[in-house]
Amino acid sequence: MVFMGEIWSQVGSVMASIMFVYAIIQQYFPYNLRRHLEKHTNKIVGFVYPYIQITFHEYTGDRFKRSEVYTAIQNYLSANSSSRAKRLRANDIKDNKSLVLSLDDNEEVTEEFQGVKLWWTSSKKIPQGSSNPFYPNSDEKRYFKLTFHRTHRQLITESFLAHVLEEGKGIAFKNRQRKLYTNGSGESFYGGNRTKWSHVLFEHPASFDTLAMEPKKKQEIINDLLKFKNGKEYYAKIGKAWKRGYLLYGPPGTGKSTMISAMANFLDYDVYDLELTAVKDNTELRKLLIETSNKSIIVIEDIDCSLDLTGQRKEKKKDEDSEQSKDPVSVQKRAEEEGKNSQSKVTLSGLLNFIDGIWSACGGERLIVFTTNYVDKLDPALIRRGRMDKHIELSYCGFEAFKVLAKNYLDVESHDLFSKIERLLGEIDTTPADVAENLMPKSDEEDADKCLKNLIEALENAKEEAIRKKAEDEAKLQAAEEEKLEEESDPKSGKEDVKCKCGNGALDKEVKENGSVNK
Ligand SMILES: Nc1ncnc2c1ncn2[C@@H]1O[C@H](COP(=O)(O)OP(=O)(O)OP(=O)(O)O)[C@@H](O)[C@H]1O
Ligand SMILES: [Mg+2]
Repeated sequence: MVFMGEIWSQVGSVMASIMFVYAIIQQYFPYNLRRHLEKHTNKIVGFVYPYIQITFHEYTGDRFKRSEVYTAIQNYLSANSSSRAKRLRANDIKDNKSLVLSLDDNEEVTEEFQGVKLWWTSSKKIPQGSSNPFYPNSDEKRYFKLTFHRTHRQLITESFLAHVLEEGKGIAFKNRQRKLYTNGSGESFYGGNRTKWSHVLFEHPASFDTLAMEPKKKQEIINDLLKFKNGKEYYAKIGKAWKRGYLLYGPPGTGKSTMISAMANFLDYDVYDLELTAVKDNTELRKLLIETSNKSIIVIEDIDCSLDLTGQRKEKKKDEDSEQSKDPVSVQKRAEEEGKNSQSKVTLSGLLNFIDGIWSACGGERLIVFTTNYVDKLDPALIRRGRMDKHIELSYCGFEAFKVLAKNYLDVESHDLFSKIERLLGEIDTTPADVAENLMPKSDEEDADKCLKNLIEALENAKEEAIRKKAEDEAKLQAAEEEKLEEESDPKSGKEDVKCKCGNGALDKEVKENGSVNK
């Protein structure tokens, strides 16, 4: 060891001499001669110096585009080495709260990778005499230098650097501020309108902890999301694009939109809130899809209201068709409208293509979520498994869901009034939104007791109202049945008359129409 130490001290003094000569060359020799001498000096250094150095510049080639590798290393070092470095630089703000720190210029840190020692230095070069008066620091060229012994060349260049880049990119992803995108039409560069994504920061506080629903069901959804998030290899293995469709359905105020925010926060994904009615046609829909990024949730809320995609509406249209098919004016008008629609509206097949057609070419890791209040109205093709893989019903507030709300809103986990609330919730349908509203204190004087009593009062009122409505409905039904029975038992009344009138009316109408046509 002593012998090795001596050798290294000799190497050190040789290196110091070479560096001294190098500095003199830099200072006093003309450029061409300098380059020539530099080449030879490097050769000598390479011969005696057993270390390899790799430099990573902040800007390579394109002056305006920061090197992704440099950024990844910067993130990697700020996460792994900033605790050991003595001089740090504050760069950015994460979540508007904490500063992101990185190595300051000319700072060095060491680290070990699989037992191999490495040195990182951060440096900057300022080219002589080329200062920009408007941006005094714009000519500074920052770079990181990695030094390691040449015997580990393969390990470092193949494994270590890949590890650094992956970790650095992961950190960048975590540090990014998540966004909520929405589509709206805007003037395109070449004129004309086209829908584009615009964004704001996504800062919704919803989480699965605050979401009121049955714990077993909640856990099942969390497990499903986790399996999806970590399923890159699995999806590749089964040859399926890395995407998953969720259909959230249930009455208004049961937490569908809240659940989407909780999902986005849980997965750390961006959200694209797609307003289908603002999309001009299928082509535009496809363009919007291609512009979405990985690790995102694409949401179409109230899918039943967005487009003419529901079975019932098609049925209705068919009826209209048969009534109007004979009238030449309405036939022409409808043909014009249909022509217009086929060019300017998103169709069901366009939407289906949006969901499965182009997905595989788009990278993946996207969730698509539809919400609706009326699941039965939707076209089965749209929500079949494979498109909407998981159907989640968000329903009226049960006792388990109430307990979550009571804990969130009042910090109460058990109370004498709970059993009464449990009984009432079992008797009437009320949404978590209504329960939440009643649990929220309306003034500083309202404590948990008062809020729970408010809820009980609201539930009892709702129960009375439901009983009254039920009695009213039953009375109406009974009256209708009695009327029907009366009509059936009296052959001269109503029914025959109606039949007769109908026949005559129709006949009258036909005669009138024929008359006017003949005229
Ligand atoms: N399951 C729930 N857990 C926690 N809070 C809820 C839940 N359901 C509703 N809420 C509360 O009620 C409000 C309305 O809920 P939300 O907007 O998620 O309902 P929705 O199902 O999307 O309704 P809509 O069908 O009208 O869009 C939310 O702001 C939230 O505070
Ligand atoms: Mg909603």
